[in-house]
Amino acid sequence: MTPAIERWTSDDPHDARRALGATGLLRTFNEAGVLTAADVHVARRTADVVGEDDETVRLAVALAVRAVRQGSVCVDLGGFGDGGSVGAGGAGTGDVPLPWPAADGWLDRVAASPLAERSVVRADLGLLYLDRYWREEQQVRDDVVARLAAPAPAVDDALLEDSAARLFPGDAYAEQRVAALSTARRLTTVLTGGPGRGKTTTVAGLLALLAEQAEHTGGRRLRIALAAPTGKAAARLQEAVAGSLGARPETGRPEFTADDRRRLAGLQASTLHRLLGWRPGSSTRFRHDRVGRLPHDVVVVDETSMVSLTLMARLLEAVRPDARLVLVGDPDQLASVEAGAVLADLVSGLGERDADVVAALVTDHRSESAAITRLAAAIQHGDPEAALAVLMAGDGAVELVHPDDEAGLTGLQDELTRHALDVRGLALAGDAAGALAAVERHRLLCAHREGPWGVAHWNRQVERWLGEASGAYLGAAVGAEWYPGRPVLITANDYGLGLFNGDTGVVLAEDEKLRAHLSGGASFAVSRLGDVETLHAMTVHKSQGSQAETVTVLLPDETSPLLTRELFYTAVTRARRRVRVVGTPDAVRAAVGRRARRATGLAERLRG
Ligand SMILES: Nc1ncnc2c1ncn2[C@@H]1O[C@H](COP(=O)(O)OP(=O)(O)OP(=O)(O)O)[C@@H](O)[C@H]1O
Repeated sequence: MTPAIERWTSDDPHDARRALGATGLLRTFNEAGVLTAADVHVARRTADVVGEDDETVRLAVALAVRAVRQGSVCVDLGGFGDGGSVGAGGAGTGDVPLPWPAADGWLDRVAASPLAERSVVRADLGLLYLDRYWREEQQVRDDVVARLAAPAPAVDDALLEDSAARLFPGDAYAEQRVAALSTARRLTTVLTGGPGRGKTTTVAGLLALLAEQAEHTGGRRLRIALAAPTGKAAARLQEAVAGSLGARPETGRPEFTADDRRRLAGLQASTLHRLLGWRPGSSTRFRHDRVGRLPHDVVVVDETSMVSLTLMARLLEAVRPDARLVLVGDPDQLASVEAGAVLADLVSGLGERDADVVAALVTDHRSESAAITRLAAAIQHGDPEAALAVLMAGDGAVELVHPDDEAGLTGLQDELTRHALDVRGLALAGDAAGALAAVERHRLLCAHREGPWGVAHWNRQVERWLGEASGAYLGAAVGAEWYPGRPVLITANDYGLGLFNGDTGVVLAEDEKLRAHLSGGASFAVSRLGDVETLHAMTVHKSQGSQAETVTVLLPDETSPLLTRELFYTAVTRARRRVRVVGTPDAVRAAVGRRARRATGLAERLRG
């Protein structure tokens, strides 16, 4: 059966999602909570402009807008039907069966409509696209295919093999050596692996190989771009690469020579937006594009799972056609916040076209987290009973707390309070670095923003416990939004201040004024920060690209449509040493069993 369609619910007659004045099918689907006012508005406006009044075509366009809002690139009209009449809620009409148009002929009618003639929408691969996303998918495909067809970069093979043996020594590094050699010999590689699989180590060794090749074959310095979708991920990448390069020589470990270090000196990572050159007023167009390409010889992008279709399209058009492109990431993680599932599509689509494009690292090199690795593997393989077995095995690194387990929840309260008190104590003592490090020690992750298992509720809850424990009134709920020890999360890029979505910080009192110290080292008067949230709890989506020593994951009820395998896997793999999952065994089963499917056509286009 088709899964129940996700709906919004509201008792508020003035809810902004209600499309006042909508008629016909658009009205019915809006009242049922399937479409929001914005979906309806776009469909009505575009249909009115071209004089399209077939209600099923209008509905199809609204569903295409809705799909993008939910992270898909297109919509499969054939996927509705059965499931539409099921499911909870609705915006007031209850569980009435929905009058879905028959799938047969629906897409054909849209394809024959003036909306398709005028290229407002595109019917392709049996899917319906808004024009922009169809174009971006085509462009990504064309650029990737062109890169695969282009001649391989010239290398001095003997030197390459020699140095690879030094940088990836012996059997312990064999998997990474193979991946690095293959990447060095190609223009385009997708380097995949879960946490601790040695991706960053591979990137560091690979860059040393390429920098040496550039010097020997062209007598010049290699221009390298290291980038990630968030500032946090970029900082982690830079730190990890620098750590690899600077590691003390040890037998059986990668051996970076003084020449390697000289060639890679001053390597900096940046966000993708900064690399591409943001332009004020535009989030989808950049200074570097097909005309003004990036100057780099090699572009490495980490955390590629977080890259949306639009950003990948902009990146591909900006990278020089003869520059190496290395896309690094974990395709089992949640996809980008914005539309697309590009990394997973590249892996599945390109794997069939040319197996060597995808270099997969599968060996786990982090022994301290064996139970976390087993849990992540069980989730990744879709085996709920294996996941439950690991969670219930009593290994100190992994535990399951039932939401009815009073003692377990008291333990959670104690730990969250202690953690918040630690951060506050260090902040009050003026120790910004210590407070920031303490913030990173524990992460409380929620699937939802609202509701009893949501971020807003748990932020308030921790602030209340912290207030009680420290004898102060703290938190927005009591009119004290800013306080020393408030951990913060930046939620939007601010190029002027050099702040990026995903940056974290902590508030200190200095000269009787409150300043937020960010993990990158900068600090600002709190009044200068606009898009900021409290970070006692955060959503799993926002936690991508970061890690903490201990992670507590709050699983929602098993009926929550947000509860998916990708969400659970992403949450669990944020932990370096310990994971506590709060949820019922049924919630664990639901999470492992449900895939976060996004409709896209990219994998199929790449296969073709
Ligand atoms: N072949 C190896 N043998 C032993 N240890 C290794 C090997 N490769 C990497 N390591 C070590 O394992 C740890 C994880 O490696 P690395 O940071 O490269 O992985 P990663 O895939 O980038 O992980 P993450 O994405 O979680 O940061 C590091 O401490 C690294 O030094």
